[in-house]
Amino acid sequence: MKQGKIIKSQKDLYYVNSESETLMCKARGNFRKKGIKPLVGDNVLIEYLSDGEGYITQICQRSNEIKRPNIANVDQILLFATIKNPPLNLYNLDKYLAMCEYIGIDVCMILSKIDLADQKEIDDFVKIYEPIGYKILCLDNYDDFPEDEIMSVLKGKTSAVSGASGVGKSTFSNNLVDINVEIGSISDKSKRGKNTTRHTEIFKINENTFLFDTPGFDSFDIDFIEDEVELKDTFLEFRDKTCKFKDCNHINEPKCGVKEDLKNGEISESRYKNYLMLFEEIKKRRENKW
Ligand SMILES: Nc1nc2c(ncn2[C@@H]2O[C@H](COP(=O)(O)OP(=O)(O)OP(=O)(O)O)[C@@H](O)[C@H]2O)c(=O)[nH]1
Ligand SMILES: [Zn+2]
Repeated sequence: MKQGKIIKSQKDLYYVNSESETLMCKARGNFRKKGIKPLVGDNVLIEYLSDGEGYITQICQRSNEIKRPNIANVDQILLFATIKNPPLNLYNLDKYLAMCEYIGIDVCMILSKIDLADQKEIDDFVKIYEPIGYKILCLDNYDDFPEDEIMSVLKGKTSAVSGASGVGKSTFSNNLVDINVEIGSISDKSKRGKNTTRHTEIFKINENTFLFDTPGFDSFDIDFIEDEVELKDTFLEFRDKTCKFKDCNHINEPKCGVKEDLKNGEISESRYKNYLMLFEEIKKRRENKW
């Protein structure tokens, strides 16, 4: 019996890194009866067969599970956005942030492809998210790659890149894998062209530092929150506001601290507008269920 980590999956085949080798494994354990599927990021026990093949017999307890992308045991999300190519989509970004806050996972925002943006556009983006408390790294994957700053964010953690298709996630991951230790064939750069990423894959940056490269997504449902009243807690800047009603949803209620701060500019208009849209989306979904 060996222990390892699933670093990539393809249909029913799992690539499990154990010590210095990567084994190709199929799932065989009890967990399948419970409808549990192994995920990239899972720590597993494997039965070794021969010739680099084996079976996954057990999945170790997960510290967390993310649905989009579907991965396990992530310490932080690197949430990618661009101003142009693809165009900035604040609605999807706020939806994703809500999901991270709901799960309770740390986020670092990466504004990528800044070579394609004006300074004012970059500043406007930073002005929305920095006051909320989100860390933001701005970068150009080719000519302005702040490696030291990135490594200090990643060090000792398992991080996952996430964001729309084409925002520069794979280029970012490749930059880091190039700079740091490569493990075996999985980080063979020749196999990683400029195509759209189809599989989630983990790279070892150094001894305790791992990075998941994941396929992009262009939209996703907000089905992770069942009741719209839970949404407000995922907008961090709403949390410390004083409202007349304790259970204020910050929509039609009088003497609402959030709406007051929206008026005086302390809460960003785009964030509030996206909050209202998400609130309605969750409400509709809940009402249609019954
Ligand atoms: N101008 C500019 N182009 C970039 C930058 N980073 C990546 N690109 C280009 O943008 C395109 C998409 O980059 P990828 O790294 O494949 O994007 P991705 O987010 O991994 O995309 P998916 O795999 O579809 O999720 C490629 O043609 C890259 O060469 C950057 O910082 N600036
Ligand atoms: Zn309120």
